[in-house]
Amino acid sequence: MSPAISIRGLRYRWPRAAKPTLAIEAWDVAAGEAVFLHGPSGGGKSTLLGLLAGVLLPGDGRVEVLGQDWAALAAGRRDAFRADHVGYVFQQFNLLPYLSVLDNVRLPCRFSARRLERTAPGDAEALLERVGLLREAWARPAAELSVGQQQRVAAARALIGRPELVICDEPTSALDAPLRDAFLDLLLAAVHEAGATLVFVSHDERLAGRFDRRVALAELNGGAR
Ligand SMILES: Nc1ncnc2c1ncn2[C@@H]1O[C@H](COP(=O)(O)OP(=O)(O)OP(=O)(O)O)[C@@H](O)[C@H]1O
Repeated sequence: MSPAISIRGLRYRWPRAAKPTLAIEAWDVAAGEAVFLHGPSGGGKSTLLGLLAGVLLPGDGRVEVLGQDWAALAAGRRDAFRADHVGYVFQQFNLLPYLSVLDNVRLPCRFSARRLERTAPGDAEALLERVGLLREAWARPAAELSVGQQQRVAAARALIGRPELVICDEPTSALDAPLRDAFLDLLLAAVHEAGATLVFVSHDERLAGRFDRRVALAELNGGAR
């Protein structure tokens, strides 16, 4: 089976940066694999996630997701491919504050016919139950939720319509240990059930044992030092 992620000869340099932030010769992630990615602050983890999600394009080299080279798509097609195939949990969750919890979870289906097709009635509710968000909160605007609750909504939103790739950027950093462990249980089970590939960035190396593979960005990022 072809890998879910394939990187070759990647160079990425932010404007005005003296040297490339990322220089990765080769990295593959198999379909269905759950990868824990860690590294020091400022090392380029979020930059790499931006490249994996096709939000950033490499200066050199190739980043392919599900066999698709992001750079080969025009901007509009890139947005559509991302909406169809990539679920993303941002560091700050990026929920729409005035929309209800349920509408936030359903949001990707508004931007992706594919994710809508892959969603049955009741899926948003089932995901919220799965991530442990109490039913009383479902009709409330996202702005009224606690950080832990927002995180659960963000995870349900990333998973709706079963995207093949799920990317999480430090989603547990604001949580205490019991909530963090419970969240990880739910996320890993849901991703596994959907057969999705997961790239999970965290500083917290205690979580690494829960994943199929642990990767230090510095090991990949040979050319940038
Ligand atoms: N929008 C941007 N414009 C210019 N430089 C940027 C931008 N975003 C990140 N950088 C630079 O890229 C480098 C890597 O940053 P990045 O956010 O990818 O690291 P990180 O490993 O995710 O850090 P953290 O763990 O603190 O979130 C840093 O030197 C940072 O200053």
